[in-house]
Amino acid sequence: MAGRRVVVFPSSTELGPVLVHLVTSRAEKAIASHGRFTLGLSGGSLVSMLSKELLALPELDCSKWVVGFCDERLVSFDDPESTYGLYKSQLFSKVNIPDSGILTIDPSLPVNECAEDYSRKLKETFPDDDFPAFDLLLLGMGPDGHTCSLFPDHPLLEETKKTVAPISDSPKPPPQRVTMTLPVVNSARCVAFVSTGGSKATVLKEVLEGREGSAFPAARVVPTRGELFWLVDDPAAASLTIQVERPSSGARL
Ligand SMILES: O=C(O)[C@H](O)[C@@H](O)[C@H](O)[C@H](O)COP(=O)(O)O
Repeated sequence: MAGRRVVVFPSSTELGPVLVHLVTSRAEKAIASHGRFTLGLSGGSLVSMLSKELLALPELDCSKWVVGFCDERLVSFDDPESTYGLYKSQLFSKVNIPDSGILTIDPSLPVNECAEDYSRKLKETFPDDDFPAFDLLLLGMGPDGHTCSLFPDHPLLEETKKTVAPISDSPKPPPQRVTMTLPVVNSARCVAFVSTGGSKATVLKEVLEGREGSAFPAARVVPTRGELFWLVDDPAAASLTIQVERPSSGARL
């Protein structure tokens, strides 16, 4: 791993622009080196934060972006629970990511087949990689320490072969989902967690500082060769005692 950076902001207002600069700078770098930018998205509060900040950029060209989902809920795209549906209305419909560059699940399939189908789409997109190496994955973390749809104490945490796994007993509704596995997450060139709010303070301390940290799925995200960022706000960071970065306004990562 290139080293973990824990970066703390007063609030989402200051975090958002730095996040979006991380996205665009990694996009530029990726396009310069291999002609496209592969980005994995997560749901939760990230959807509106990322969409708002990207749309505020004066010149955003996403024509060489390939976007996938770190996890997805198995519901139809017009269901308010669909992560794709939220990104479609808040972002995809307003930027020039080609349709062929958006890798979605097929929500009409049963959960096992849906995972296989999504896994096939990833393989077609990353034919040379044992595990798809995304340029950037944006992750959230729940107050229980879950990330993607990898939940504490779940057998999926031990998956070593599949790139995408089905889950039908998600403790957080909806119960049926598909998720990238840890080997995929840890193959990314860059992973950025975005975690805000006081409900994350206790678990964030455990994940970043705790001796038992590895019990939490989010603590098992340690990219083998890539960068790892934790972008958090003051309420989420309230219990941390490790050294953190507090960037001044206009800072870039
Ligand atoms: O599929 C889901 O249920 C959500 O996407 C979930 O995994 C979310 O990413 C985290 O709970 C963090 O959410 P917040 O960033 O909104 O706290």
